[in-house]
Amino acid sequence: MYEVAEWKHVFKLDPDKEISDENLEIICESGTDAIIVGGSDNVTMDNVLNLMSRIRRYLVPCVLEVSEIESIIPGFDLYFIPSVMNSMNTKWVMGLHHEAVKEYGEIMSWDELIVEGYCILNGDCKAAKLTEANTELSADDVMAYARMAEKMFHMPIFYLEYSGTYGDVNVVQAASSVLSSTKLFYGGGIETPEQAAEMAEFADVVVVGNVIYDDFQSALKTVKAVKP
Ligand SMILES: CC(C)=CCC/C(C)=C/CC/C(C)=C/CC/C(C)=C/CC/C(C)=C/CC/C(C)=C/CC/C(C)=C/COP(=O)(O)OP(=O)(O)O
Ligand SMILES: O=P(O)(O)OC[C@@H](O)CO
Ligand SMILES: [Mg+2]
Repeated sequence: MYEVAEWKHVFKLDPDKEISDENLEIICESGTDAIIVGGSDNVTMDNVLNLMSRIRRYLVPCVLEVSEIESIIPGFDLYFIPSVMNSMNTKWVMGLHHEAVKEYGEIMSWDELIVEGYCILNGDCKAAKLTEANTELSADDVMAYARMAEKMFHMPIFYLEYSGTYGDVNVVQAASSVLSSTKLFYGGGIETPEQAAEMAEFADVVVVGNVIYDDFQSALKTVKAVKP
């Protein structure tokens, strides 16, 4: 099922981290709606290809979240393209995208690309530092970005990114309250089924990442918490 609008739960696997074949099979067969391959460090063609070909043994949809133009390889079901709305450096909003489309626009499969309006809220995470994101935002600020993503830019996804830390459910609720067609993704610091369920009350899709590597059993339980 490549219908992102129907997803509720996804796992995000980091090509720079190790996962055993056994655990990868359990993740892929867990009932999650998709696997996103992505990270902010050492994402290379080699480690992306390796992880994609291992995930490809299973039926679960497999998405590359592009963070480096050099690591884009064919073979994924979809390509998520982040645009960091609260970056103070246009490179991360539209700059790299412009370069990529200028170079590859003729040969791109546009149907496979989905733009994510990113709003990064954990100032300590690598993505925030890299993209020079202004993370000092009120709920009103976040609601405005959410409205812009949907009403001005018609982005299919608005992604509240707290990567590495559990976020503020009131902010997620605020963003959710102004979105109708754009899907709200929440990611960051989910370590327990209870946290997954709490965020899923307002987010359309919860993204579970680091806990896969830190507490595998707990990561698995987040699927049922969101998709009983
Ligand atoms: C079929 C085929 C091969 C087609 C190719 C066609 C083609 C070339 C398409 C290109 C399309 C395009 C417009 C690409 C854009 C290029 C690009 C580089 C855009 C920039 C993306 C961006 C803003 C990246 C910033 C970093 C970011 C927001 C990453 C998101 C992921 C993230 C936060 C992961 C968490 O990382 P992690 O390492 O886990 O962090 P923690 O330490 O906190 O855990
Ligand atoms: O790794 P965690 O903190 O679960 O965050 C998930 C995802 O939003 C990271 O891009
Ligand atoms: Mg991570």
